[in-house]
Amino acid sequence: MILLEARDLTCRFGPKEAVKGLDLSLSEGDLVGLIGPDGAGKTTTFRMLIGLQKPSGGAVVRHLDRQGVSYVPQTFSLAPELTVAENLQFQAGLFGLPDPAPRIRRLLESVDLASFRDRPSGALSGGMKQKLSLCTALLTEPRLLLLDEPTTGVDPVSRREFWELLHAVHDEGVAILFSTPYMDEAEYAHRMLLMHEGRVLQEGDRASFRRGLPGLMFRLVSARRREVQAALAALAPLDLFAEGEVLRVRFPDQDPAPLLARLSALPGVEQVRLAETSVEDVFLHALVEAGGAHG
Ligand SMILES: Nc1ncnc2c1ncn2[C@@H]1O[C@H](COP(=O)(O)OP(=O)(O)OP(=O)(O)O)[C@@H](O)[C@H]1O
Repeated sequence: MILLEARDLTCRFGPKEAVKGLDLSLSEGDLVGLIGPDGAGKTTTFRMLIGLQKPSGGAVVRHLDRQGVSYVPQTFSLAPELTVAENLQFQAGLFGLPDPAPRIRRLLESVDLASFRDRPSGALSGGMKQKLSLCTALLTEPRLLLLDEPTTGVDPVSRREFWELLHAVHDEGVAILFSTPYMDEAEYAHRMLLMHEGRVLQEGDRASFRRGLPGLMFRLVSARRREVQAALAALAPLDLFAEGEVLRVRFPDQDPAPLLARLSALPGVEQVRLAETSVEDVFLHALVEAGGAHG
């Protein structure tokens, strides 16, 4: 069942087009990632989906009532001087929820915040603030949860823990749309939209992304990157991406052994191995196709 749809959604701020012709459909059971760097248009998209920002063009259709969808903005938006429990009671009051105390207790227990219920929210760590925001969003028992960069600025351990919580929420039947600038978080999504400069460059699941980039992907390490990069380019690869001392290079399908030997023999190459196509590879490829710059 479809919960929310966006059709040809556009948002302009003066001459700036923050979102350009976005189509999106969210259904029950979905776990969708909106993946893109700072300024891609993720926050603007969420704000239009939730009704906080009027689109310049296109339409959003919500098949849910106000309580059926919850939004957690990127920046902590709860009152820092109120305690954890007070913030939840306040939010429950805003929604007129009857007898919220048992639900608040259960939610705090589920995210391991029960012992912090009397702590001022402003004194929580980044990861704890995110968990409290999540509890607030879950108070109304929504069917769809929208989370804008929930793990940005959260340390890696808390990040992992937060993802476990989100998966538990999803397992209970809540559909989720989250955004992230971290390509590695794409692995948490069942479906992804790669966004850049207001446009969705590609949409699909990991398997379809891999199918879109067939061939052999190799990962090389070299301190002499520029030299190796030039030698690789002369071999006419399908893609060649470089970051720091790591190069990723894709060739048409063929027997990998001779190619591996050839790459290992290039002067300056310290390590070579066959690699899986990553979401980042797909993103970089889509950027090149779209005419964007890459390293
Ligand atoms: N109110 C506004 N007025 C003018 N420009 C805006 C406004 N809001 C966003 N923008 C611009 O629109 C573009 C998309 O911004 P948006 O915040 O949606 O991106 P994002 O992907 O969420 O990145 P970030 O994580 O940096 O917020 C950016 O270039 C931003 O500067």
